[in-house]
Amino acid sequence: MPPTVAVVGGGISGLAACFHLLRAPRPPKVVLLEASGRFGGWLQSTRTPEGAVFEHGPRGVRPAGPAGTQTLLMVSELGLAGDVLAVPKGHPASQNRFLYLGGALHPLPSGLRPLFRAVPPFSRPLLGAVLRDLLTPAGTGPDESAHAFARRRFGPEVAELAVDSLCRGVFAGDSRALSVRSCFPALFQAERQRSSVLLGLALPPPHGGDIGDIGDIGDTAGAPSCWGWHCHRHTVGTLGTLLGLRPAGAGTATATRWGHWGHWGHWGHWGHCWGSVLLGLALPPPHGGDTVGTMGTLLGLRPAGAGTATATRWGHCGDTGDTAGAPSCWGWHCHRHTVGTLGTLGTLGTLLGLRPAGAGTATATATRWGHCGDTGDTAGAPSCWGCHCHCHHHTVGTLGTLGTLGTLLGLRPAGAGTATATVTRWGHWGHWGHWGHCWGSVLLGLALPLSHGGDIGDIGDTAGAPSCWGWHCHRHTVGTLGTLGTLGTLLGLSPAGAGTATATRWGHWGHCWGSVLLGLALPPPPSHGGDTAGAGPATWWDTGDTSEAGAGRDIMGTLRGHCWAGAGTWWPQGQGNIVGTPGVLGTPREHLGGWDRGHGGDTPGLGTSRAPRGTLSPRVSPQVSPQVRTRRGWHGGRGPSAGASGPCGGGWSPCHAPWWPSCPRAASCAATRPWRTCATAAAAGSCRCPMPPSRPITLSAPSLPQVRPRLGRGGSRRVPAVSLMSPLSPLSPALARALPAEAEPLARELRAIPAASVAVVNLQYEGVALPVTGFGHLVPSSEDPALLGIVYDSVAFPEHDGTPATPGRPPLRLTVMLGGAWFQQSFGDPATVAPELLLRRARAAVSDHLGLAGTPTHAIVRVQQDCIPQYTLGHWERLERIQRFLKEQQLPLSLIGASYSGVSVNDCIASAEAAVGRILGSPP
Ligand SMILES: C=Cc1c2[nH]c(c1C)Cc1[nH]c(c(CCC(=O)O)c1C)Cc1[nH]c(c(C)c1CCC(=O)O)Cc1[nH]c(c(C)c1C=C)C2
Repeated sequence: MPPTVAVVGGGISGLAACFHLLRAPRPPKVVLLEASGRFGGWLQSTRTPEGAVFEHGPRGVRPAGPAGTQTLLMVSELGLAGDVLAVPKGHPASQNRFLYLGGALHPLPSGLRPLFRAVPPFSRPLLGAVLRDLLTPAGTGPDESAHAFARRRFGPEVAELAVDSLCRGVFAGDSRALSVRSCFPALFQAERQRSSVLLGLALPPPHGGDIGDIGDIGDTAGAPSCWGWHCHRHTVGTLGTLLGLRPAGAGTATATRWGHWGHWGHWGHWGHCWGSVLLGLALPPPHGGDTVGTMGTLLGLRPAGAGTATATRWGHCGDTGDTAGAPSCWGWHCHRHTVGTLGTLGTLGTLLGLRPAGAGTATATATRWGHCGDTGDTAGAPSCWGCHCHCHHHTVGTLGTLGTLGTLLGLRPAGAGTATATVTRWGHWGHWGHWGHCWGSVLLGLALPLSHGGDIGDIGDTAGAPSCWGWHCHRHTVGTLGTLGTLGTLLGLSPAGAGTATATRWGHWGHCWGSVLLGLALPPPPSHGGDTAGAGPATWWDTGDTSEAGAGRDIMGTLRGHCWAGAGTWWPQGQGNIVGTPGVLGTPREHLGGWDRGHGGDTPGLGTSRAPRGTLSPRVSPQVSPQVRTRRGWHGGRGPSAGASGPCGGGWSPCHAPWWPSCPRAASCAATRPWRTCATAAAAGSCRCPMPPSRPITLSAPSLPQVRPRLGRGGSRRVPAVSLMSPLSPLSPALARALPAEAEPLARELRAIPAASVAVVNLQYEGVALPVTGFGHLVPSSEDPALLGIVYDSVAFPEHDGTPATPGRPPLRLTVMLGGAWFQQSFGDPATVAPELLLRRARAAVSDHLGLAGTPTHAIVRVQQDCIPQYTLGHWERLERIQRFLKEQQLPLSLIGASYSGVSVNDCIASAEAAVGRILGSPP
């Protein structure tokens, strides 16, 4: 029985967590909870009938650094690499940014000229700032505001203009309040290491310690990375990057400047271990006995260890995956399976598209030769290389019979739990055709009959969760596809099925019908209790209670209720909660044991679910499987362990869980030990109840229950020419509300992380031209605190301009960003601000700054409430306190999302991947 992970919040972080969870070698069961009617968090977009796309949140991702690469890898693994709209480095949108100051636009300094000549808006040559940085000793304090740091190191002008604007353009925040240590860790560390920011950025780190500014996030579990010999977690710094050197640690996916994809592994294993392709090819292997090197690489041989398989240009896959920290070993020491026949089949196998298609395979990445990697063999699950197909849990049914036709039609099993969407040469999604999957070869799969009775191994179905081929689609829903925003769409993110992170670009019914064409042509499968595509009631735990408290309570209440539902009576009527998704929640008792208070009375805020009751899958097991793997740290040590009788002082586990069948003292525990005093009782040795296994919960704050005024369907209402989207919920505070009272110390810390609201005003004009070309311009707070900046969307992404309503009058899209840390003082309460006011301010700015005084042909106003967390002074200490608390209490909880260690889309995705790695004990 696989463990269950609940992911709370369906923003980019939550969705990325699902993706990574489900592509793990042995994917857990995943429950994704999203309180609103849509996924994507503040990734939102509107597409007009003319094809123009307006982004109401982030509009692009930067490929730089490991986090950027991870995003790209995810895009690649979703088969969407070909859909990315790339903005080349030399493009004006990459090169040019402006500051609006003193009523004029000024290019941000670049090149050498501003070093020696005063270039407005700076009154002096920047050489002075450079010298100042080189001569100023390093600061000694533990933290400093970004403004004070910049002023101390570079002088007042750089602080007032450049850093002030930068903080507004990234955090919508005030540089005087934001922490340099948390917002710009690379700058902070550079100073500490080299006593100069510029030197610190330019030179490799003085070694010995963990540098980790571009943090190898994969190494969190202490897996040895193999940069050189002893490199743990860190990195090479700029020089290393330029040389292509990079840490090849477990889990790291590093972008290179050569602009192609891949785990380092794909340049040859030694490239992996040496951290450099060149060194890897030139030098002998750093660890005993591994050979093969270039030859193996050229032959496409590869270690097929548990882990990820990434497409490479050479069609072999990189192994990232020695989940147990086992050295990965090209050649001699391959653990747990291996190339086996592959080695002998060699190129031929590759050319034939043969590949191990093991049970539990999570990743199948398209390659030109059509083989993909086996990620699944971690627990000795049989792989099905060649003829030995033991694919489990399957399903396809009709698909198999449809064969080629099905493939051509894009039919595919869309099973719950499927994590992979593989692009094929035919340009459609899906596994190779199901037989192709099981036979490990499309060609063989099409040609040969099935070798085993009916089970075809839809890769995702390890837990026997019903798949939704045909009629039984569970847990859905894409909502309107467009609501995921262009980015989400590009990423192929789509909440389709229980925890499934399979791209279904063609819409939900395409997914459910297993065919785009059918999906578009046919009505929704009738067995869907009320879940329809589009703006339907995706919030199956939505109680209708839109009050803040109700919304916050609801999720946790639901979780508790869900968990509690195991207490003898399953899914008791009247306590129904996460129903409506029959079967997909699987084994309720596995869920969230750590939160279970064991009392039905502890399930406030539960409402009726939208789906009919009594529809639970019969596969839901009444027992927690004793074989369920427990994870040290969650309920080891002081915590409980599955199936064993032990002290009940495990912090967060309910000592009195009466549903644990073998608990000898269940009744008395339940009666006499309020949950909170359990630890005390345990310390006194008076309560010894076996615990349910705890399950990790991954909480992603941004998309926790939305505090949604009743504005009509979808939470929005139309205002003439302007629409106002309901505000998003605060980030960490929403999470804090969802925690049980016992976690108050944690809740307090989360509540204390502030967030800024941004009004995003999308404007479209026709027949006008910008006075400058570039990404956009920022406005220093000294010029106009209320106006953060303007993005010139059409410059970066003309593809999203749509067709002109009037021929010959090309559209121009702009986005004006207002408010941020100055929202309240400038516009009042973000929850009630009049969109017309914001629109007026935006239009005035466009007119003043860019000379575009005409009337926009399209205008959309969104107030993104509390959308960007503010890492204020001391944020790092708060994070440490949070981590300590989680550790001490052994909470089965991981925090992911923008509130902690980076606000960018890449950071969010990276935090999700890292958390999944920790939860699963390996890089996903
Ligand atoms: C004017 C306000 C804002 C603009 N973008 C954002 C705000 C608040 C939000 C934002 N911008 C960046 C990030 C993080 C990284 C990401 O996801 O891409 C966020 C959350 C990136 C960013 N934007 C600018 C800079 C210098 C950076 C970081 C460095 C980099 O990656 O290049 C500058 C910038 N942002 C905006 C404008 C108009 C602008 C410069 C002209 C809009």
